[in-house]
Amino acid sequence: MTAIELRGVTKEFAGVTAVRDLDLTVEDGEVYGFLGPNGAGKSTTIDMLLDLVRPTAGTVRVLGADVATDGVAIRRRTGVLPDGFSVYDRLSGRKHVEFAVESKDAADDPDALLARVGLADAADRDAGAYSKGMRQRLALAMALVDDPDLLVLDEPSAGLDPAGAKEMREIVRAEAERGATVFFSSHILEQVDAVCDRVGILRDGELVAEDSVEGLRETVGGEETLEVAAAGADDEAVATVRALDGVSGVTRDGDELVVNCDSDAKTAVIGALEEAGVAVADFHTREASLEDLFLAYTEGDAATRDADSAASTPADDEPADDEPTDDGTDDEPAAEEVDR
Ligand SMILES: Nc1ncnc2c1ncn2[C@@H]1O[C@H](COP(=O)(O)OP(=O)(O)OP(=O)(O)O)[C@@H](O)[C@H]1O
Repeated sequence: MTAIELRGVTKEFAGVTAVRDLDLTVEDGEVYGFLGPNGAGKSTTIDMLLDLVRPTAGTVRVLGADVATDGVAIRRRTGVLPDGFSVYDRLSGRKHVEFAVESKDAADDPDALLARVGLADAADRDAGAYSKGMRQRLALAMALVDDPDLLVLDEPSAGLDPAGAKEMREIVRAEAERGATVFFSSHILEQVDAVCDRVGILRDGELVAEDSVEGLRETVGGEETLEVAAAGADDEAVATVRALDGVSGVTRDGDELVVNCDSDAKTAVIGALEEAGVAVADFHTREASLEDLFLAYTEGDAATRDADSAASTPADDEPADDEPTDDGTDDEPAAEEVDR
């Protein structure tokens, strides 16, 4: 079954097209990382998955059903970690989880969930006194209630310390092993690289790339960075390397030469240095990181779009509900649009 299916989805706010004719498919059991620069449309897309925002055009299907008509049933099978989760200040962490368990009519033990996210010792404290990272952990505990078939996590690692980020990765992996589909947005690319089966990169409301991280690497091209320990390389040797086919740049960093080249030009680079009498003590290649790939797909004219004016566009919709975010299991269909 397909866990998420968006077809021709567009969302326009007053003066801003947040999402543009988006087609996106996430298969059952996949861990899908949703990336994009600020204002690319990630949260709007997530809000449409959750029926918090209705698309201007197109269809959104989640867990095989249409969110516009089957929202209640979908929300019962979905765990959500919302962007900007806010808590009931005077309720304990345990009460929050109890509330999520009750609203899903589930049988989970709140203490077990709190222990799973590392909040066992803070279970009785008022959530209003929790740190940002603790609030994220609490939101995750609430999202995990009733073993959801789909987890939608908006910036789950925001505010987490390195240990928390590692625990988050482990939970995502464990949930995927259980068979859940995980769809999450993140700016923390190491997190995405570490857990995702596939990555989609959104720019200006459009999907500009979608593949495994490995696949994106191949598509971006075989350019690699070759770092060569070559203490004796003089200007002439550098010029010889620079002139080789497949070499796009050479810089000297102390005793090291940093060569940008096609992957099949590496042998020629080392050979040319040796022929020039340079003793190559060591060399290694560095693969394009997800950050390099992200920049490759998001930099450029279209990416420098008027982020400031987009961010300051007045909301055309109702003001945001001030209530703490629950797990989305309200029986009322949610079509209220959120204001950011
Ligand atoms: N309720 C709203 N009213 C008007 N414009 C909105 C509203 N919600 C989002 N937008 C605009 O839609 C565009 C996409 O915003 P969105 O929050 O979906 O981006 P994002 O990719 O989640 O960004 P970030 O990484 O900064 O959270 C932005 O230009 C934003 O200003």
